Amino acid sequence: MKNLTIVADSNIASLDEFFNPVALGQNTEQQVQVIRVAGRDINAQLLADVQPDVLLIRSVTSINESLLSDNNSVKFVGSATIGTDHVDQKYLAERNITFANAAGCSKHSVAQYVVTAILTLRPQYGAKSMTPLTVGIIGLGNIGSTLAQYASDLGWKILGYDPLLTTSDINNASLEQVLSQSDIVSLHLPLTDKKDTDTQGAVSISNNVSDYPTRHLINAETLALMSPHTMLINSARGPVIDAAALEADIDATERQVVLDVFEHEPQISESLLSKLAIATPHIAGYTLEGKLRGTQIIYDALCEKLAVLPVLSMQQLLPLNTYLWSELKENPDILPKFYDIKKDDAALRSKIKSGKVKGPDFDQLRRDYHLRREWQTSMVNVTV
Ligand SMILES: NC(=O)c1ccc[n+]([C@@H]2O[C@H](COP(=O)([O-])OP(=O)(O)OC[C@H]3O[C@@H](n4cnc5c(N)ncnc54)[C@H](O)[C@@H]3O)[C@@H](O)[C@H]2O)c1
Ligand SMILES: O=C(O)[C@H](O)[C@H](O)COP(=O)(O)O
Repeated sequence: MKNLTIVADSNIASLDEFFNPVALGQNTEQQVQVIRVAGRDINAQLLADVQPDVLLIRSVTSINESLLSDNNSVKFVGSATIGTDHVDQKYLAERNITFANAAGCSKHSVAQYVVTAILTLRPQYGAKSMTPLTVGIIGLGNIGSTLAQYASDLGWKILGYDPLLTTSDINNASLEQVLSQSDIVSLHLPLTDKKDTDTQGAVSISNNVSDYPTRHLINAETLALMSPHTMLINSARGPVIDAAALEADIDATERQVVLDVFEHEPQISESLLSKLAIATPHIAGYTLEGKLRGTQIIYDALCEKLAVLPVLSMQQLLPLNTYLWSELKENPDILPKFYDIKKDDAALRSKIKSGKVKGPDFDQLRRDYHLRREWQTSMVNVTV
């Protein structure tokens, strides 16, 4: 086999450890060259110049025809993220390019971010004597169901809505019920659009379309179903919420809203930011464990593509972690001290210049983020 050239987003954790000749099972004559580039700078010209075999990305690189139409070298694309809305998977399949993402990699990190945000803004919910609050979860996949597990451990009631899964003890309500009957509503959805129907009535399948589209699922109409008391948390994708409608809603209701993702990310207006109870720069999944698990999953997928056995496990790279959920859940009031989410909020607000947080400042906060640790549960493992 020839040498392997990899273009990789420099924000992928532990690139050196996972993507070298030994870890990729290459023999001594074969070289592995890893070219690190900021995710937003991976473009068609770079791919034409470098002719890589492999592209490793995170969520800020759009993978589509305009990036790849003049390129014949790429055979594998790995995204070390859960979300795939930035990847035209249909186009990759047509080009016979293998694609892998890191499903579930940061499900604990994001669920822990949500629990921390709730207990930071409403510490009273940590008290055992409280009447149980109701957490509404929209989207009950890896993250939503993990959040449900934490909520249940804390004695909270769950109302969940996921039309693509069968009903269950957590998938137990309609969208309207979740929105109108919950104390907290947390969104855990992919970003999808509605299917277009062409003039012949046939459905044209483009990328990321769904019978239950999520773009602007939260809009003026759905916000109106929520009591002003209900806190809204979005750590999924920004465009799931119509930002203009959200601003109008907060003006009218003074709702507590927590955003980790923004409709016009990486730019955020000061006007929106000033209305939010907590705002963070898309770091809900940024724990050491979450990021390493993302790398591990695409490393395993690349090994499969190369028909070699993976030899590296992220456990070999993780420092000891003694934070145990079994202990923390008995003292939920210490969770906001475990992760100081207000510090992340303050760092984002400190970047406001001329009425906005600019894209490069948003990206810099993420690039330089000091990765948190997950608290450990018996559910934790690499294969999620
Ligand atoms: N902020 C962050 O750092 C961060 C980190 C990881 C993931 N994410 C985002 O979170 C999203 C969810 O992650 P996940 O691991 O739970 O994904 P997942 O695919 O495991 O689950 C998503 C669930 O949403 C459901 N769903 C789809 N459309 C729906 C609709 N209209 N209404 C209700 N439910 C619907 C699906 O049936 C699925 O069960 C990802 O797609 C990604 O965009 C954000
Ligand atoms: O979908 C995901 O996994 C997350 O949104 C991910 O943490 C974001 O990836 P990044 O923007 O760091 O590339």
